[in-house]
Amino acid sequence: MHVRRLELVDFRSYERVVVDLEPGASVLVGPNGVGKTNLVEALGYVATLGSHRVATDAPLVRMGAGAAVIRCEIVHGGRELLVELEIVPGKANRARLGRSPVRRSRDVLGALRLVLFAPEDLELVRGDPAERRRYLDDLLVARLPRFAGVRADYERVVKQRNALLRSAYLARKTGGNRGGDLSTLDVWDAHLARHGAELLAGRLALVGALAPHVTKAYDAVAAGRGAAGIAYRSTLEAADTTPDRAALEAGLAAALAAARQSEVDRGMTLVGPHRDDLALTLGPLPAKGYASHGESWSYALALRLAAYDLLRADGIEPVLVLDDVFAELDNGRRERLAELVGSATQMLVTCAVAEDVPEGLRGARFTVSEGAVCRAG
Ligand SMILES: Nc1ncnc2c1ncn2[C@@H]1O[C@H](COP(=O)(O)OP(=O)(O)OP(=O)(O)O)[C@@H](O)[C@H]1O
Repeated sequence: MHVRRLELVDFRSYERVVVDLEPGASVLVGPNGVGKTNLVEALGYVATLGSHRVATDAPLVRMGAGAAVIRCEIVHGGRELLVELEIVPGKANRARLGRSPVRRSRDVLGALRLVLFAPEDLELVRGDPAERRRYLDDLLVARLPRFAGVRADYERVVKQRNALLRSAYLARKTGGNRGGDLSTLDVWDAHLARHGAELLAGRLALVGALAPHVTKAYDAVAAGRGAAGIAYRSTLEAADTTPDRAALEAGLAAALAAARQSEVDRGMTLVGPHRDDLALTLGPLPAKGYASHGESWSYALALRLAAYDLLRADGIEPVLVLDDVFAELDNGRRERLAELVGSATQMLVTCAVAEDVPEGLRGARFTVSEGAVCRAG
């Protein structure tokens, strides 16, 4: 798979830009702040419908414009596919696939398989569980696009169930003994158990497949210094032992019943995959709170490389993006990374200083200056 053309209109700092790309390595070079990351962020958005830098869409639209458009031509298995996304902050995105509108923007997920590694990925190791859940879910959707619907259904149920618990909590707080209306909570419990079990089963199977790739990738990046291991940590005890969906659904239903009083007392949903985590260990220690800066970097990189390897092992060669990462790596790690990814079908590398990129990865070169991108060699 490779991206042949990326066109942006009113996206971030670009009024309009078109970049024609080829398979192999492309290096996007330019001074700080000219818009290199903005380009690859747009590709990441096509692949995940989210930004690796911001949680909301508003910053993605050029200041003063009402909407941003991303057009991306993808070549896969000899066939071309055009994905078009219109981002209007506060509203649902509009999407087209091969020039036809699609009902929901999430229908474009799976069209572009992309693995993006960026400085923000340090948060995968050091940040909150939400960062790691997003990593898992994005990878799950990249492998099996139907999980975009599973994730959206689950998130909707948690949101509505939380709203119900919250309004009952507030009613109780303001109205003395009146507890608010929780009569529909049983129905929401059943929805949460069903969608939650599906998401949980998907994540558990994913972590099982991913774990050996993470260990291998860390070993390669850190040149054998330390053994990395990942494990899924669920609020549901049964999830540690069984990835069976029916058993997980029954387990979630039972856990919700057991947690009912605490949930009512606190006004929020306390059980389910939205509270889970991916535990990262380095040798006998947790990576979070123990790993050094360099080790954390290597770990974050290993997580992305493992995702890349797993997608590749599935028979889908993803596009690889390395955003501003070489400046952070020492020479040994740079060279090892170059060796590991040198055979990628398509790789985009952004950097402020071209010399930071190992020679083996210096393919086509693009110069990025404010608002424009030029092929330089
Ligand atoms: N919504 C927006 N509207 C207008 N300009 C924006 C918007 N969002 C970001 N920018 C501008 O884009 C620039 C940042 O672009 P980007 O992050 O791609 O830089 P970069 O070339 O990757 O820099 P670095 O090398 O420092 O990482 C900033 O100057 C910022 O002001």
